[in-house]
Amino acid sequence: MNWDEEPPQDTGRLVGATAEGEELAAEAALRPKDLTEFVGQPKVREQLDLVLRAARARGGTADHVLLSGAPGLGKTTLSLIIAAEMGAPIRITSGPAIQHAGDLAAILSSLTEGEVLFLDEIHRMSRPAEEMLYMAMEDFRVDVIVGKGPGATAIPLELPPFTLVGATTRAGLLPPPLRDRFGFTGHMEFYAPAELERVIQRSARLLEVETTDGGAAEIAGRSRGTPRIANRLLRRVRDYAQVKGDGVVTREAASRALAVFEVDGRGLDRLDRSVLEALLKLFGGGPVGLSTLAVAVGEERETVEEVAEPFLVREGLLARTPRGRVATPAAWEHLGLRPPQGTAAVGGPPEGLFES
Ligand SMILES: Nc1ncnc2c1ncn2[C@@H]1O[C@H](COP(=O)(O)OP(=O)(O)OP(=O)(O)O)[C@@H](O)[C@H]1O
Repeated sequence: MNWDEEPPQDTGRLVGATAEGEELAAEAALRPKDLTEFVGQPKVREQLDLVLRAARARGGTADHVLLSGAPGLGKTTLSLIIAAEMGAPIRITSGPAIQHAGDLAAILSSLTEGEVLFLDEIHRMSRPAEEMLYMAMEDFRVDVIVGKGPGATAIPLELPPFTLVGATTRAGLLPPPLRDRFGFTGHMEFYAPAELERVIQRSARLLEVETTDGGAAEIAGRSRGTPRIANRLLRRVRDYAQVKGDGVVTREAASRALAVFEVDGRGLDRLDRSVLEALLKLFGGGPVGLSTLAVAVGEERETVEEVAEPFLVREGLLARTPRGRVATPAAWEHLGLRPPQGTAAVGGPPEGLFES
């Protein structure tokens, strides 16, 4: 992706994976403070623990760390934990905020020894800044260009050793020379429901909201594998339980609350369901072209493709084929509909779907 391309935002959706504004403050209160509090991601946690312990034992700074994974899985949280575990200060910025090499030079030259620099959306940095970063990561040095044209001169600037923590939605988006300069890459996976239940129970304790196991399980099942969404749904269910019930987050309260907010049992919201419904009811399950589908649901093509579809594909409800979008048998089942005979559903309908 090019740095000047704004990806379609999913903020404002209850099940959107990105966050902004006031929500960030609410999130800060729920962040785990060290690796033992960080739920799930056992591989990344174990690997990072080793990297940080070794760096502490050497008395040096930790290697540069790249964290890849979908929004809301805990990359920012991990970067704060890295700084805390190293007893170092942290500076937080993002790729889109660094459009000129000079922006990066200003940040790098003000770092203190051992400081952690968290660079979110590192794949959206400008090319000149990216090239400056190569040298800074490898040699702790940058060349600041003074002047323009033939008279321009490069003034070398020594930097104190620092740890760069880069975050990206996909490591594959990074040019190999940048990727190769990280000493450790942690791939963050979507969370299993049992892990999300632990995230929810932990957050409920911090928010001082009584939550039953059933309540946590109900929210976890609708949280799309993402702690950020789990925490957000918990806050809405808490509201509902306080206004309509006795304040306890039970399975029933969660299920009623999320019905009010139009998040179904699998975590699909109105947009997701309208895409699926159009695909099934208007186009017999497809194949249908993306543009036609977008017109049918009254959304931009990009919104359908980049906001709704990834989750539907991940859930095995929709397939992208060369001939167009196709509903899977699971989609028919999820919406409680029967596919017409001879449907083009990918993989064919599951056994028994035509019965009754
Ligand atoms: N493993 C975890 N255990 C407990 N809470 C978590 C965990 N991971 C994330 N969270 C919570 O989820 C919320 C979002 O996490 P965070 O901001 O770290 O995600 P992110 O991957 O950096 O997202 P983005 O890419 O959008 O910045 C925070 O409130 C955080 O406390």
